[in-house]
This record gives sequence, C-alpha cells and structure tokens, in this order.
Amino acid sequence: MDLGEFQIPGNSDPNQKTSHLSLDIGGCQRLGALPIEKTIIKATGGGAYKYADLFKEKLGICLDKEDEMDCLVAGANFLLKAVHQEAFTYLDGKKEFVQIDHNDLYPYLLVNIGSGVSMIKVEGDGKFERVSGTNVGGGTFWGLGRLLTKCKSFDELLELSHQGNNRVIDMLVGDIYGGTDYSKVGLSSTTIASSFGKAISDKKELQDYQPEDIARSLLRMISNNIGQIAYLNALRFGLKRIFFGGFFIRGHAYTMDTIAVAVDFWSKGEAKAMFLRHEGFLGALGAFMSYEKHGLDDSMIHHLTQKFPMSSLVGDKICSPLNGELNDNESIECSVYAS
Ligand SMILES: Nc1ncnc2c1ncn2[C@@H]1O[C@H](COP(=O)(O)OP(=O)(O)O)[C@@H](O)[C@H]1O
Ligand SMILES: CC(C)(COP(=O)(O)O)[C@@H](O)C(=O)NCCC(=O)O
Repeated sequence: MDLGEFQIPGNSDPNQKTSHLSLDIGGCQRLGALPIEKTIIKATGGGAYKYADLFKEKLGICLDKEDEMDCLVAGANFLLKAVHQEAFTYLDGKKEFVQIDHNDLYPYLLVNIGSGVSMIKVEGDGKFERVSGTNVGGGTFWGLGRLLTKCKSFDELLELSHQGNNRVIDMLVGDIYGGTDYSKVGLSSTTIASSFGKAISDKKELQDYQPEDIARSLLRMISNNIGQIAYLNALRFGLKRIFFGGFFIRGHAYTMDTIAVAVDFWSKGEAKAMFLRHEGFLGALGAFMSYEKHGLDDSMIHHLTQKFPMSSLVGDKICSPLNGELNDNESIECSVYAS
C-alpha cells in the first residue's frame, strides 16, 4: 500500500525525500513484488524481521522495523478517532455503528486475530499492555481447515463454511440431554456442548462427514473460543469495550456473528463485540503512523484525514464486503456493560 511521499524523520537534508510505505508482515505470507528503488519501508510484524534480508537482497528495500503491538494500537487508535463510523456491532445479521466519544475511548480491549491472537488493554496513545492471547487463531482455522477439507485457499474454506451445517459435527446440549434444554444451568438445547463431539459416532464412516460441515464447525469453534477469552479478559480488567481486528475477520458475516454470539453468551447479554471496518490494516497503518514516532495528536489526525480523505480510506478496494451493506443512518451508543 503506497501511502505517498514523506520526508524521513531525523533526516538532516530537508530536500531529500524518499518514497515511504508501510507493511504488516505476519505469519500469513502475502508478499508481492514492489518495483521501487531506494525505498525505506516501515514494516511491522514478525515478517519485518524474517524477511529483512530478503527485501534488501532481492529488492534493495530497507525495512524499518516497528514493534507489532505498538503499531496495532496506533492503527486502532487512529481509526477509532479519525474514521467516521469505523466500529460497528454485529448481532443476528444486523450491523449497527458505534458512536465513539473521543474523550471516552479508553480503556478498551483490542483483540487482533491474525495467525495467532493478541489481546491488548489500551489505555491511551502508546499506553497499552498485551494482557493475553491465544494460539488458536486465524492460522489455526486456515491450517486445520486445510488439513481437514483439502481446500486450496482461505477463501475457498470460508466459502465452504457458508454452505455447511455445524450441527452434523458438533455435539449440542440437546444431543446429550435427549433434545431438551439443560435449563437449570442456563444451557439451551442448541448450545454447542462439544465442538466436533458428534464425529465420535461409530454409526458413520469418516468419509460420511462433509467438508462444508467440518469447515463450519471449525469456524464456530475458533470464533467462539476467541470471543470467550476476549470477554473474560475484558471482565478481568474491567474494560468497557472490546474491538476485534485482524485479517482473519475480513468482514465475514458468519465469523463476526459467532464472535458476537460468544461475547453475548458469556456476558449474559451485557457485553457487545465491536468490529472495525479496516480490521486487517491496523498494523500497517500503525507502522505508517510511526513516521511521527507514535505521536497521534489531533493535528496529525487532521493532517492525515486531509491527505487521505474518507473516499480513499473506504474505497471499494480495501473495504470489507460489509461496507456496501452498512446503513449509514444507524448509529448506537455501545459499551460492554449495560450499566
Ligand atoms: N486470503 C487469505 N489468505 C490467507 N489467510 C487469510 C486470507 N484472508 C484471511 N486470512 C486469515 O488471516 C490470517 C492472517 O491474518 P493477519 O492479520 O494478516 O495476521 P498475520 O500478521 O499473522 O499475517 C490467516 O491466518 C487467515 O486466517
Ligand atoms: C506472536 C503473535 C504476536 C504474532 O502476531 P500475528 O502474526 O499472529 O498477527 C501472535 O501470533 C500471538 O499473539 N500468538 C498467540 C501467542 C499466545 O499468547 O499464546
């Protein structure tokens, strides 16, 4: 993503300009050739370390490394402050924008779902702590999904999950309790009691389980788990809001729905998951912001929104598929806790 011509910070010659880019290179490898000479690229994620020599050797590009968590937080703070209708809730197929009061944004929990999952308590600009994480993340969905379904691409796996029915694979409370709820402890018959639990049945051969049902169960299992851990961490630190980002989400309705349902379920309806329209670009955006060394004051936000107006931030090319469906008029006040 070429973000324009900028002066190198600290460069003694004010006339010397260099093309600057920013990249988030994580565990998920999506590298393309960049035909740019004499370029310094701000880069974050593990790939900024892993591929530094390769970039230099093959492309003559210097990767200027920025810390991944710093960048995620800077990117999220920027989006939440500068981009109109950046965050939204998603429940029962219905999206609603969240009105963000800039003076009441912090603290919040940022859950970044990439290959793995990081959970970061954010208390201000550059003020944060990575409080938790889980190794069951986007890489798990794609990796395990590939092993189980032989899908050739992430998108194929995701598409497959659309067509599936997880009830064929998952053991529900009703399967255990003879079709009834376990109401004494608040479990409805349709709650998943054990992900993949039905696949132990000896009445079926392994080949009788369909890839689309497997894909759906897997997506539910992983999204559920992330939603649950995220809510427990919000509870642990008394955080009012949970924002979910990372390229795993990709504006995919079923993924968001499952995460939202998990947060809703575990919080007994008191918490709401919130999603970001530019969820996959937090790190790259944060790396770009670091040209100003993490200073995210209002003048910088103003400068950037002037330079890259909304049309370029929410243009079709980088928008999630959701954007076309968002209702611009709807907007709600939202926090994790009802009171
Ligand atoms: N086209 C895609 N190819 C591969 N993975 C994808 C794709 N779209 C979404 N994903 C998901 O995004 C995850 C990587 O997310 P990302 O935020 O880029 O993390 P990382 O920084 O680890 O690369 C993958 O593990 C996968 O679940
Ligand atoms: C190591 C990582 C920060 C790398 O980020 P990613 O490339 O997955 O976006 C992330 O994969 C992670 O937080 N994994 C979970 C580790 C854990 O807390 O168990």
